[in-house]
Amino acid sequence: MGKIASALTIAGTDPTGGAGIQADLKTFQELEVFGMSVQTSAVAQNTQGVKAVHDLPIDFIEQQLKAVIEDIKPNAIKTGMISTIEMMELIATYVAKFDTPYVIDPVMVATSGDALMDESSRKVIRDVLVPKATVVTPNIPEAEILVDFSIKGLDAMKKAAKVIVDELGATAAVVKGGHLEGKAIDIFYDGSFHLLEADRFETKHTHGTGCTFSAAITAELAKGKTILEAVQLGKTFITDAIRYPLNIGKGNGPTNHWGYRLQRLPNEGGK
Ligand SMILES: Nc1ncnc2c1ncn2[C@@H]1O[C@H](COP(=O)(O)OP(=O)(O)OP(=O)(O)O)[C@@H](O)[C@H]1O
Ligand SMILES: Cc1ncc(COP(=O)(O)O)c(N)n1
Repeated sequence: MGKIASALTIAGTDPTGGAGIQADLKTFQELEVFGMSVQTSAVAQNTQGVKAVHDLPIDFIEQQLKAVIEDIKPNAIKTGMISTIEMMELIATYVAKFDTPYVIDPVMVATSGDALMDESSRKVIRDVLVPKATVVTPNIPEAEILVDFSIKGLDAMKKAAKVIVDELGATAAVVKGGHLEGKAIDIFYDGSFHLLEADRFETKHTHGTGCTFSAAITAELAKGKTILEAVQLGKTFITDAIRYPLNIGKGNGPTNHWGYRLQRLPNEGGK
């Protein structure tokens, strides 16, 4: 086996395995990238909601970042849940040191509606981290907070993606339309627009879709794909993960990280 690409996620946890660091590592593994993780917060949550959040001490988060950077240089990194301003500022300094493609999933609220970021931190992510991003992947409510206007359809999604790149300084943006009706359409913008379009599946099992999508983009960037290729491959990965629900848990269950493989088997989606 040749040299394997590696990716690092900096995020919170989900003990039931569907979101956060656990979803990211499963996605990295499935896409054949060596996965590493730095934990920001320990979250007691399941498919039904968030029960408690314990932010790790800032010094300890820095010790984890140092442990990685002194030893293994990731080929791409992503951030998910970063709950405080202090954490954002620390992570911004390490993003500069890692000097590698960087994906931001600006996690603010879980699928269950529970807050995963202090309200005061929401604008700080825009000012401190977004300018450093290769790709930012907000859902509609997150994009509304980043750009400060309401988003009701595709035109407003396009306008938001353009603001995130042209005014806030990210290299590219994907504004996700998972919360709209009709086809599952996301808007990609990096100076030019591309539509990422997939069938919408009628399912409540969407816990961790944002984490899994951004982790798949990160894995593809780690393997050297262009930003647009990485986002298109990431969209295929998340679509197949939603296509084959696992029906695990009593609430909004996790997506299926084997979906991508299943879709390519002769007796499933494959021809
Ligand atoms: N029911 C669905 N069928 C197909 N694709 C979907 C569905 N729901 C979401 N998606 C896709 O999944 C990806 C994640 O989008 P979404 O808007 O759900 O992110 P998110 O809000 O960050 O995640 P979550 O809803 O878990 O908080 C997007 O590519 C979106 O288009
Ligand atoms: C630790 C952590 N990070 C992120 C999410 C958001 O998950 P989703 O992708 O469902 O919005 C979550 N529920 N928990």
